[in-house]
Amino acid sequence: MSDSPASITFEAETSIPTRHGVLRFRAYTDDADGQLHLAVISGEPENGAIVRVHSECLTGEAFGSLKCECGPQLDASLEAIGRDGGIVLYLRGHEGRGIGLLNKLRAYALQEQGLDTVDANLALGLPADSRAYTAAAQMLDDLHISRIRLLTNNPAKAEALEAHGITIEERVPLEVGREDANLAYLTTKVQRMGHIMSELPQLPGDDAAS
Ligand SMILES: Nc1nc2c(ncn2[C@@H]2O[C@H](COP(=O)(O)OP(=O)(O)OP(=O)(O)O)[C@@H](O)[C@H]2O)c(=O)[nH]1
Ligand SMILES: [Zn+2]
Repeated sequence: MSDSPASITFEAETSIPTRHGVLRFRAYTDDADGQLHLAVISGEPENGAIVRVHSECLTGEAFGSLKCECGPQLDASLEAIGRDGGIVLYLRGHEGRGIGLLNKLRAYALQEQGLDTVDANLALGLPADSRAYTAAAQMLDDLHISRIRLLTNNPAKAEALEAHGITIEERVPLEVGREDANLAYLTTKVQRMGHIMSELPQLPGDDAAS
């Protein structure tokens, strides 16, 4: 993670008809690392708009993985902006909370041996979360948006955007995609990563205070 004043370069814009209405796709290169990010826009969003800052997750979004809730979160976000107007910032290079697809698959292999989502990253000698939000803030700036209602369960994401000058008017929960297969994963995010979620059922053998 770097606080350097990296910049983004606008590359292309096109409109695509989708299940969620016609969405405007604006592509930006992150000059810091060459990643291509997308701003997906519905309507004519202004300050106070609903915004989802979404980290790429190939397994969850393209393959229907039930280990995480990224796919349903992306769908619900697109549905929300399709209905009310708003923006989904789709951040590449955020895969695996910044460790990349290959290392995420390695982390999953360690999780098969009993490690949780945090310890699996650490066992690989990698940070639990190395995502930066500089490009996201700059994309919002390019869209003339400085105040947002942020769709997230992760207060650290809101704080990171605030640190880059974005005012979070409201954190809007995005609790979808709960499955038996990801209950332990969601519980770890609440207990170890500070995520806020309502009433997760107790796991068998989990004596932690609820
Ligand atoms: N390293 C690692 N990354 C994961 C794992 N499960 C999901 N991810 C990645 O985590 C990213 C999403 O981060 P999350 O911690 O699920 O959620 P968040 O973006 O911080 O918070 P929300 O805004 O509430 O979704 C995606 O890039 C996924 O690829 C895992 O077990 N290990
Ligand atoms: Zn995921």
